[in-house]
Amino acid sequence: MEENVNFDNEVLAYLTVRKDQLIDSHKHYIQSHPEIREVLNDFLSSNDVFVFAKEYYHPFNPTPLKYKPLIVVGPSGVGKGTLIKEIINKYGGLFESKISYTTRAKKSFEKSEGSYHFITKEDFMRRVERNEFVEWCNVHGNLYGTTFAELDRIKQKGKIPIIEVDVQGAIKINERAIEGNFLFIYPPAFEELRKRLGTRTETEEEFKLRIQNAIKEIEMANNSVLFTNRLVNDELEQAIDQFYTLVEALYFQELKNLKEQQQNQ
Ligand SMILES: Nc1ncnc2c1ncn2[C@@H]1O[C@H](COP(=O)(O)OP(=O)(O)OP(=O)(O)O)[C@@H](O)[C@H]1O
Repeated sequence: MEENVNFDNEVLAYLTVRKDQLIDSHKHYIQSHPEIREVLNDFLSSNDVFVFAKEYYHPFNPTPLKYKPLIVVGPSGVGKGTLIKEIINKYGGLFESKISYTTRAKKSFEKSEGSYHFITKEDFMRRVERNEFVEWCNVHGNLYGTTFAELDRIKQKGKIPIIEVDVQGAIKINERAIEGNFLFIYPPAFEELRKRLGTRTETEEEFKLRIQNAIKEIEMANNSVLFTNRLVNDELEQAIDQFYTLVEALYFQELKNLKEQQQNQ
């Protein structure tokens, strides 16, 4: 026992000396390479060093980008669903929207289960306990979640999942170390968002809550380095074109493979 303690102390002493030596040698190295000091300053002044590092080193990652989910984020009513529909229409062979679980009530205009599986709060919480969700959150008092099984189902079909979530959801997905292409969609102005929301909300209270949330979401997105892709949905045709360009750049290789596959069929 005594011997172990001495051994540990010896190792500790060695490590302390070694640490000082390394700090000293790094200091000399950094002094003669000011560009490294600039990078370090950027890292240390970011809000979240881990997120920053992940984005910063991303282009140097030699692993293929294949099947990274496309994560589309933006305030309610900004036009996420409209733009995603265009992408699925154009590149339907490659993308598929994930279906979420929710405890919210089915709306009067929702005839059947489309983008959601409607479940009870008890069922939802059982799934939380079983760790089934990649992300889940409470939006406007209702629970929404994306399961690992759903992303797997889409991948099994050889497709790329499109995940429509709010900023909190995107941050959780990133914390779960799921590599994705994160896109934030802005409204051109709050007045326009009001107009678009007007047709979506059923009560005045719901409308106000969504506007407050939109302000929070935009602030959070502006302060996050997660959204390396951003677009403003002003004129719809223009926004669709920008979305196509973005998708073609992000999934260049996958789209090329798909075209080749289709030609060989
Ligand atoms: N560029 C645009 N110009 C005008 N209207 C638009 C534009 N984009 C979408 N809209 C309209 O705005 C409304 C909301 O769009 P959409 O349902 O796609 O938003 P969303 O972000 O998916 O909303 P939610 O998160 O609440 O589901 C719809 O009526 C849609 O037709």
